[in-house]
Amino acid sequence: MATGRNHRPATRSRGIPEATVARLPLYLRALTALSERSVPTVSSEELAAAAGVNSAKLRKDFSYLGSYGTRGVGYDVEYLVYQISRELGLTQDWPVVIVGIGNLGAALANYGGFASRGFRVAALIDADPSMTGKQVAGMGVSHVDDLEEIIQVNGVSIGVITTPGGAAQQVCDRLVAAGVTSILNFAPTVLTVPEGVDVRKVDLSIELQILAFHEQRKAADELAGNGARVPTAARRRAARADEGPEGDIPAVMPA
Ligand SMILES: NC(=O)c1ccc[n+]([C@@H]2O[C@H](COP(=O)([O-])OP(=O)(O)OC[C@H]3O[C@@H](n4cnc5c(N)ncnc54)[C@H](O)[C@@H]3O)[C@@H](O)[C@H]2O)c1
Repeated sequence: MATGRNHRPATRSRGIPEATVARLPLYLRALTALSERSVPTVSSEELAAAAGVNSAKLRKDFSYLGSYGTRGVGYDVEYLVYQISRELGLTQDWPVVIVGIGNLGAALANYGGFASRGFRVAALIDADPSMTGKQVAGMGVSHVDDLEEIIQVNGVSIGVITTPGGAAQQVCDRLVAAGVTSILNFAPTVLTVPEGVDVRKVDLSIELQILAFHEQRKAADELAGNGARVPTAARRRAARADEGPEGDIPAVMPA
């Protein structure tokens, strides 16, 4: 048994590093926006800026796909959308189940972005009998007793867990036993899964904690006079208090 997030090797079998795989969805989102505006080609610099990635890194990432662009012209947007979608396995339909249809599960079920990216929500599953048959996002909620059958009938390989933390491991075990091999876990639990099962964990509070760390750093830099250009809200508030009710300081400090 293996524990944790994603215990695949750092490089996938076809030689694409995991870090590159993690950036492919960012490129795809930016390219899809260009495609929707019928933009035919894009330079590595423009695409890197749209994806929020360094352009040298982007060129290196695309070299793993065998895509080098044309000098002076750039990359063909439609072809790259196809190539990245194929690489990510998005040219086929992926049925997904969401287990735990409370606040978060219902919000995810209502999110239109899955279907447009090739993820079809095949079933919404909950343990609460009073939820069974209720319509959420236009779909009836199924009882967890039917989990195994739903997975087999729909050929589901991806499960999303949005149950309370205490139920997550048991739900995960049932999903895996029924044939699910990829799990997106929102519950605050480190899941234990057998070899060959991928787990991705989403934790918004960890993201917020990382932002808090940077906020703290920015505030410390300002206090030390280390040239932070944007004063933190906390410091603006303190400055306003110092200057009285009329006081204000500009949003961007002069260079
Ligand atoms: N990762 C994040 O950033 C993030 C953000 C918000 C919430 N969460 C987590 O997501 C989970 C859901 O949060 P919520 O606010 O939607 O909770 P909620 O209480 O509204 O919903 C949980 C649902 O899970 C169902 N459930 C409980 N045990 C189950 C089982 N064994 N099988 C199937 N269904 C079961 C309940 O009946 C309920 O409908 C919690 O673990 C919470 O901590 C994570």
